[in-house]
Amino acid sequence: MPKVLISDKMDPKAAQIFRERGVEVDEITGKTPEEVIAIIGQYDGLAIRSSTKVTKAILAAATNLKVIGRAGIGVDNVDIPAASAQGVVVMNTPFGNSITTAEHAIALMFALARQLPEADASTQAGKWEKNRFMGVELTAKTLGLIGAGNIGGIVADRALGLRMKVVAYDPFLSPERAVELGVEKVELEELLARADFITLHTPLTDQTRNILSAENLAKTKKGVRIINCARGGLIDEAALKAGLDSGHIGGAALDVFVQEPAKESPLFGTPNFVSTPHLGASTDEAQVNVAIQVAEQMSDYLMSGGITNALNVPSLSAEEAPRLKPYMALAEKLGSLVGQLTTGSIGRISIHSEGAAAELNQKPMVSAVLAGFLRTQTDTVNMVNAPLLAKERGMEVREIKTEREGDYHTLLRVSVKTDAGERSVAGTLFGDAAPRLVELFGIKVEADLAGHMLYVVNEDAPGFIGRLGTLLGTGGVNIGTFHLGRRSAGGEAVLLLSIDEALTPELLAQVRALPGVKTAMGLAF
Ligand SMILES: NC(=O)c1ccc[n+]([C@@H]2O[C@H](COP(=O)([O-])OP(=O)(O)OC[C@H]3O[C@@H](n4cnc5c(N)ncnc54)[C@H](O)[C@@H]3O)[C@@H](O)[C@H]2O)c1
Ligand SMILES: O=C(O)[C@H](O)COP(=O)(O)O
Repeated sequence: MPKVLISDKMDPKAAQIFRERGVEVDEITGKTPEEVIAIIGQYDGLAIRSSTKVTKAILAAATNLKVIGRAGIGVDNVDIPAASAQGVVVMNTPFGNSITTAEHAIALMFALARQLPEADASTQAGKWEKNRFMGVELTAKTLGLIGAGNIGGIVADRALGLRMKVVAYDPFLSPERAVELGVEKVELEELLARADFITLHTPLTDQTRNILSAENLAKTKKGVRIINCARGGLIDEAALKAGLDSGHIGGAALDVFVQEPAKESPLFGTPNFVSTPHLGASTDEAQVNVAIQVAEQMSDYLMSGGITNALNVPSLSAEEAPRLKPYMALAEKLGSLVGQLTTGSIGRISIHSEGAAAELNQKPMVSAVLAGFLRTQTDTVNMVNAPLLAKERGMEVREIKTEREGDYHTLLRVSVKTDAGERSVAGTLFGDAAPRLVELFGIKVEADLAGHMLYVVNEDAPGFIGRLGTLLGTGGVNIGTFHLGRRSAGGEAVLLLSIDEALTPELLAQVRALPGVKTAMGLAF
C-alpha cells in the first residue's frame, strides 16, 4: 500500500480521501528540514502547502518518493529540477484557491481605500477619530492588474463589478482574452502612469522579480495604492517603504513578503501599510478544495498512474491511464529494444503512431519510449526525467502521427538516427492489450518482448536453426519461444528467441562463431 506524508497543515478531507483510496497517510506538520529528512525515505508521496521547503537535501533522502502534491498554486518551495532529475512527479492544484485569493486582494483594496485596519485599531483604543480617516471611493478608479491569469482574471471581474476601470499588463494576455475579461491591455509604463490601485498576480520569475522596483514605483501616480497577494519579491520592499514615507505611495497591502514568515520588517508600523500573514488562500472553501484535489490527484497517480496538473510530466487522466497503459508498455519495450540494439551516439529518435495509437495522448508514449531507450544507458531514468535526460544527451525527439491505419489497426514505430543511418522497430497491440514486436530493422517478425531473449542475424541457409537449437540445448539453455523473419529467401534472416535465462558470455561467443551468424546479442526486457 503506498504511503503519503502530509507535512503542512491541510484540511482533514485530504487524509480522509487518501485513506478511502487505499493510500496510507501520516500527518506530521511543523517539522524542521532535518526531521523531514529523517522520515521521508519511507514515503511514496509528499503532500505540502507553502511551509515545507522541498530542497535537494530532502529529495536526496526521499528514496521512495514518486509524487509531491502541492495543495495550492505556487511551487516555488519545491526544487522542481531536482525532483525531475530524480523522477518525482510534482503536481499542484491550480484553481482551487483562485477565487479566495482574488477576494483577499479585493478585501485588501477596500482596507487600503478606507484605512480599515488603522480605523479599527483607533476605534477599539477608544479614540473615535472620525475626522482622521478620510477614504476614497473605488468606483470609477483605475485598477492596474499586473498578471491577468486565473487570479488576476477573477480580480478584474470583481473590480469591474465595483465599477472600476481595469488596465492589465501581461505579455502573455491575448487581445481576445483581454476583451473577454473586459480589461484594457496596456504596457507596464502605461499601467504605472494610469493606475490608482495596482494589484500583482504573477508568479515570481526572473522577469517579474522586483517588477515594482524603485524605478518603476517612481513612475506611478502620486497616491497610488498597491496590493500584493501573489509572491514576495515582486516589489522592492525598501523602495515601497521609502515611497510610503515620502507620501508618493498612498498605501500598500502585502500578504506576501520576500522573507517568510515575516516576523519583522521595516514596513511594520508604517502609516497606510496593511499586512496579512500569507492568508490569500486561507478560507474554509479554498482549503477544502485544494485538500480534496491534491489527495485525489496524488491517489490517482499512486494507485493507477493517472497524472493531473503535473508541472514536470505530461498529464494523463485516470480515464486515459488504463487505455494508455498497454501502449506505454509497448513504447517502453520498443525504446528498450532499439536502445539495446544501437551502438554509438543517437542524433534523433522518432516516435511514429499509426491508426488507433495516433488518436491517443502522445506525450506519455514518447516519455515511455525515451525511458525504455535510456534505461539501457542509466538506471535512474523514468517517465518524468526521460525527456530531460534525452535533451541533455543532445537527442532530437520527433513525434509523428498518421491517423490512417496501415497493415495494423494500431502501430507504434520507433526510429533512431545514428552515424550509421536510420533504423526502426515497430510494434502493435494484440487485442488492444498485448504488446507485440512486428518489425525489426525492416524485417517482418512477430514476437513478444519479455524476459531474456537472444537476437541473431544470420544468412538464411538450411540447417542453421537446427545447429543453433543443438548448441543452446547442449549448453543447457531452454528456449521458450522462437520467432523468425527474413528479408528474402537466402538473404538476411533474423531470429528472436525467448530463453529462460541469460546466455553465458562463452555460449554467446559460440553462437557468434556459428557459420552464417552476422550478429548475436542477448537482450533483456
Ligand atoms: N497569497 C496567496 O496565498 C496566494 C494564493 C494563490 C496564489 N498565489 C500566487 O498568485 C500568483 C498568481 O496565481 P495565478 O493562479 O493567477 O497564476 P496564473 O499562472 O494563472 O497567472 C499568472 C499570470 O502572470 C502572467 N505573467 C507571467 N509573467 C509575467 C510578466 N513578466 N509580467 C506580467 N505578467 C506575467 C502570466 O501570463 C499569467 O497570466 C502565483 O504566484 C501564485 O503562487 C498566492
Ligand atoms: O500559491 C498558493 O497557493 C498560495 O501561496 C497559498 O499558500 P498556502 O497554501 O501556504 O496558504
